[in-house]
Amino acid sequence: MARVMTALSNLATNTVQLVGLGSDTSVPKMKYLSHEEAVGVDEALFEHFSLDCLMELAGLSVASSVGDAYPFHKRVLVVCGPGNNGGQGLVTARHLMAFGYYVRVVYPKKNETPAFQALLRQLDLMRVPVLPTLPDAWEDVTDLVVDAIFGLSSASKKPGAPFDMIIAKLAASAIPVVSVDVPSGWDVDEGPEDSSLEPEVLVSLTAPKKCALKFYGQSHYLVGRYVPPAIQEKFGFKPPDFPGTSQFVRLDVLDDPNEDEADSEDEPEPEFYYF
Ligand SMILES: NC(=O)C1=CN([C@@H]2O[C@H](COP(=O)(O)OP(=O)(O)OC[C@H]3O[C@@H](n4cnc5c(N)ncnc54)[C@H](O)[C@@H]3O)[C@@H](O)[C@H]2O)[C@H](O)CC1
Ligand SMILES: [K+]
Repeated sequence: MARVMTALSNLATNTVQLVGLGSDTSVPKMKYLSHEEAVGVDEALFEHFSLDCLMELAGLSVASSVGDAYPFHKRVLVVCGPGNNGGQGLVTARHLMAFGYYVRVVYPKKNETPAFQALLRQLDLMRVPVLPTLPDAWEDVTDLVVDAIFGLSSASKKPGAPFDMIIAKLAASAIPVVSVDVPSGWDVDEGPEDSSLEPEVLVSLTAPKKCALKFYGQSHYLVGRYVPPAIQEKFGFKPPDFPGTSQFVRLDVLDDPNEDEADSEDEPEPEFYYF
């Protein structure tokens, strides 16, 4: 019921993601990737960029989005899972600390590969505390949670211990949650079950996943302007223009995500472009 109420109250802001003219408001204008397509995009990126590089770009972009969404919620708890979504959380935590937030990380299952060990050493250098479990009194010292537990691999399994309990506690709390790429525990294609996490903010990477059509939180950010056009074209998506040099674009406030393409066709290309 809570989800339905949230859905209704946020319908106005989210309709901008949908075809708003005519009676059918259910068809997305922007491409929402299936689980299979999203995994394909990540694999295509990994052919040309290292994991460290991609997690760094993605983590910085997520931290910038969090900074935009919550300039005044200073005590941030970043909960990280064992995979690349979690690695991106570790990077996000480091950049949020550099931005002046008070950051702590909960990281119950450490990934022992060199790239992830380096991320932990970097957090240590930045004096970000890394905790193995969610402390009992976490709500007393937390304004905001970043959910970097599971991303694309959420599709196939129910969350196992200890993440099942952590997700349940986050879902039961009134502390706002920013989910990275996919709200943890959601099916990437189908979205949430009744008891799932309901994030206030979603930060989608490269392109929103199909489950984001069931996201009715406050703000939806898209990051990934570093994704080369050749990869966007291969998978048939084109992000809206990112403003200025920003690492993110807010999808929920765009009037018409596809209009940018038409606009850019009107602008003459500068001559030096063809060198
Ligand atoms: N597009 C980009 O620019 C980038 C995307 N990135 C992020 O990477 C994740 C996908 O990472 P991946 O490692 O494939 O998956 P996960 O992080 O979701 O999890 C992997 C890890 O967790 C285990 N696991 C998964 N679900 C469960 C569960 N329900 N219970 C227990 N354990 C689970 C699984 O077995 C694996 O071991 C994508 O979403 C982006 O956020 C990269 O940062 C690079 C840049
Ligand atoms: K997540």
